[in-house]
Amino acid sequence: MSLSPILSKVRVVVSCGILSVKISRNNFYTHKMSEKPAEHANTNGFECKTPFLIGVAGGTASGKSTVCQRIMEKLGQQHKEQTERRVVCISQDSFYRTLKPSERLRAERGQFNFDHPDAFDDKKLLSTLKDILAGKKVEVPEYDYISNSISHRSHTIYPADVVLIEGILVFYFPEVRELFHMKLFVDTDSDTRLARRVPRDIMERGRDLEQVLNQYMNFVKPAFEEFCLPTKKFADVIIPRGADNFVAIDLIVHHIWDIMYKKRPEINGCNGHLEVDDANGRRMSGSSEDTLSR
Ligand SMILES: Nc1ncnc2c1ncn2[C@@H]1O[C@H](COP(=O)(O)OP(=O)(O)O)[C@@H](O)[C@H]1O
Ligand SMILES: O=c1ccn([C@@H]2O[C@H](COP(=O)(O)O)[C@@H](O)[C@H]2O)c(=O)[nH]1
Repeated sequence: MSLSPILSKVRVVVSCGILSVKISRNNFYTHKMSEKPAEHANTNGFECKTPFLIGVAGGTASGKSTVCQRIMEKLGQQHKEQTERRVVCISQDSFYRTLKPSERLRAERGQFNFDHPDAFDDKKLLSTLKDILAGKKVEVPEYDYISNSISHRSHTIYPADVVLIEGILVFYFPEVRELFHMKLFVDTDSDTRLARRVPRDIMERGRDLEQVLNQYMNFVKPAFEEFCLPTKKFADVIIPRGADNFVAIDLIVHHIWDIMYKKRPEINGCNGHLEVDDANGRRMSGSSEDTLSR
């Protein structure tokens, strides 16, 4: 199946930088792309041989990680070894700062605000993203939600074509925000998010119901409204309903595909033939002459 019809559609929507255009009955909107120097206007500042950096923001349990997972799957990356991956995903949670002893005690009692920008080491996040953009290999630690701290385990992030970074406040810090070539905001209603967060925090993050609800009411909800929600305006694309929005994810994947492999087959010296799945799970592959075989 040829990608041409859908790619041409995506190109019209995205490269014209159309402001808030509703393109389907599935409420998928595009917003004006970031203001960048004219020579990079079509690709949000993306330059050949730098990874295409995508920020994915949204409230807690909105489905940010799941959306990133879907994008990776659709780009055929899920079965690849880490060193072979051309699309990688990092969580902003890996950049929570080390707590002082008194803060650690408060965290243990559920009285520390992990949803406030001050909870993050934004300088470390910025320098890591700059290293990634410079094509360097970086180490990103895993975050341990049980001990409320960075764990001893870490992942090596090898130079890749596309790097997704997801987190509640990835658009909050201006210097970090400016690095993204594409900004996505996962917009899932707060009832759904709370309904997902409660079982997740109990089953995966070692909390009890009272703790989860107290933390949500005292910190998570107010901080979402004060710090996270206002960053929605910076998004290029807003994804209502998160990973359930197959059309939005499909269009985003095709746009990434278009930028990374069709317009720029020389990227990273890659001569890859890329296959992607459409919304119905049908496998499609690039057939144009500028998509080369790996
Ligand atoms: N579309 C969906 N339908 C049902 N459950 C979902 C959906 N998206 C995410 N979830 C579940 O909700 C929880 C939070 O999702 P996740 O992607 O981790 O959100 P975030 O990264 O925004 O915190 C997880 O348990 C996940 O399995
Ligand atoms: O030690 C911690 C660190 C973070 N949290 C909560 O996690 C979410 C962010 O993760 P999502 O996957 O985006 O939900 C944030 O709302 C913090 O409240 C925590 O509880 N403990």
